[in-house]
Amino acid sequence: MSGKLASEYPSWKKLEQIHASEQARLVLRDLFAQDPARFAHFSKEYTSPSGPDVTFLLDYSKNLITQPIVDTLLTLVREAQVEQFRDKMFAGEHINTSEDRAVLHVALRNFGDFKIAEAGADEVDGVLKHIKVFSNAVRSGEWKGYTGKTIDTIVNIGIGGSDLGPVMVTEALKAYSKRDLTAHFVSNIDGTHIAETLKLCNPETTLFIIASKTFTTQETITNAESARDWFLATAGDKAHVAKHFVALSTNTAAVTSFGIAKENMFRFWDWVGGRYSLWSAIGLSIALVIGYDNFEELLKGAHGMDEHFLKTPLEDNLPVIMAIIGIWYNDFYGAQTHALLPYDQYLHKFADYFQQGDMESNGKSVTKGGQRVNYQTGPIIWGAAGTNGQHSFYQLVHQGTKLIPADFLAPATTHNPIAHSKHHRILLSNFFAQPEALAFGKTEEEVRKELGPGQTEALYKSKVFEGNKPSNSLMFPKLTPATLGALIALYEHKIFVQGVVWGINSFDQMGVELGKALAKNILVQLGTPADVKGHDSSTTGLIHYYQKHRKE
Ligand SMILES: O=P(O)(O)OC[C@H]1O[C@@H](O)[C@@H](O)[C@@H](O)[C@@H]1O
Repeated sequence: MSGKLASEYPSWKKLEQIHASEQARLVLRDLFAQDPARFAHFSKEYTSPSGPDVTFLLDYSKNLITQPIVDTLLTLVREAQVEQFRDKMFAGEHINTSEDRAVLHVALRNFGDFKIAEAGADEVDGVLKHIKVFSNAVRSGEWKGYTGKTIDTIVNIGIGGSDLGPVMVTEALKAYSKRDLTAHFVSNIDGTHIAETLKLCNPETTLFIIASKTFTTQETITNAESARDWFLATAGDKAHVAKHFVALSTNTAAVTSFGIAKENMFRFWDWVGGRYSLWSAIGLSIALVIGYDNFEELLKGAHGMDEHFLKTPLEDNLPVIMAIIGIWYNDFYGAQTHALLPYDQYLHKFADYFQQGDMESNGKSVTKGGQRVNYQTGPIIWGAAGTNGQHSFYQLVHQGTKLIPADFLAPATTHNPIAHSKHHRILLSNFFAQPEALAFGKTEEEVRKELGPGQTEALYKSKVFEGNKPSNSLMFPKLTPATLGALIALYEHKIFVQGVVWGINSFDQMGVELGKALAKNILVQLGTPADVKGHDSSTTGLIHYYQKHRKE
């Protein structure tokens, strides 16, 4: 984030040379054969330095790396001044330069530990208390709807960072959820989303949580207005809105003008980026679903990782290690994507969440200094929960032409040990088998031996697995709130490190603006063909087709 081009650092050039000269020798079969202690050399166990117990194992031995490569990548991290920028972030310096803002999601889970000098950082505790009191009141039934009934349904209306974090975490921690409180999440402007959700709700027992940092996002405000209309169609009196609508926002004026009482607004601050906001008031739906104490465990688990990131030497620093491995493939092997593959059904939204977390953060092509980069920045993030992916896209990962580095994640113990954990043992056998198959493949010799003579050459060849496909494996004892908090923070800091090395601003999102502006312009032209002006022939043709075929 110094704004310098990463390719100007001496170690970048060195890494290019290493890649060119060593690539042919970076073969996992050989690397493991040469070093029987490779697992010990390239794996680390994390233990939370404070707060609730969190441990996990990061095995990064199945990567196309050697110690000199790791050392050179760490030199790159030093040359890019990652440690200095990390310290600036924790101190509240305005490292989001384009918006002149601090980047302080770490302050949301700090519990008075690090000293942070930024307006609002001292208000975090007050908001947490507000979340605690409110979520306890709703969960206990003390908070009543306008006809005196207990709330049994919550609907979080938000999009992007005001949706994905709560969705991912409430799914991931479903085992901790209050089963008689149903949670829905409405994000899409497509009326189908809110309409189908409202069919499942009773206005007397539903609480709407309007989650929007800016409180100006078109999707969220439109959905919130439709929810309010639906509610008032039954409730009648506008005064009842106070019992059924709360807001999570930084924009008090817009919240009150919507009709939500000030005391029903949960605040946060401009130094909380949308995609880093689940730790803030945006996490209210999480606290409602899993209870405030579990929400606090989530925050404390993340704080432990913050401390690890802040204080651990680079060579043992897990976010740094994951970041440099990513850079190695992204920038020197030309890998375009990175797959997140949790072998845990509860984590089925993990990849979706980090699609925004990573791609909105590091999907930039200009440095903080305004120079066009001459290397690849953020990877395409994708993935799905195992074993489902194995029966769809793994074919390409194994035998396709692309290099797809992947992270495999799994808990040693399941929350659902049905059939004496038979399911979990089968799941984990796949979790162990896939990285092994990717790394070591199957040689033609092995195939020939297996099939015997007399087969076609094409058949022998089609059954060869080249192997040498890299992956990380991340295993933890059980998916607890604190463990999840630490895992999310691990990836957040990995993204930070990569952004600093690439010299980009990971904390703005200018790229979402153009589409928004064009849509606004088009919206007022949708009336008649004569209104459609100023577009290329393709866009004009598409709008005309819509105008010809619409029924309403
Ligand atoms: O929380 P609000 O302000 O509604 O924003 C919701 C989302 O909007 C998008 O345009 C992006 O900028 C996201 O980073 C953000 O999370």
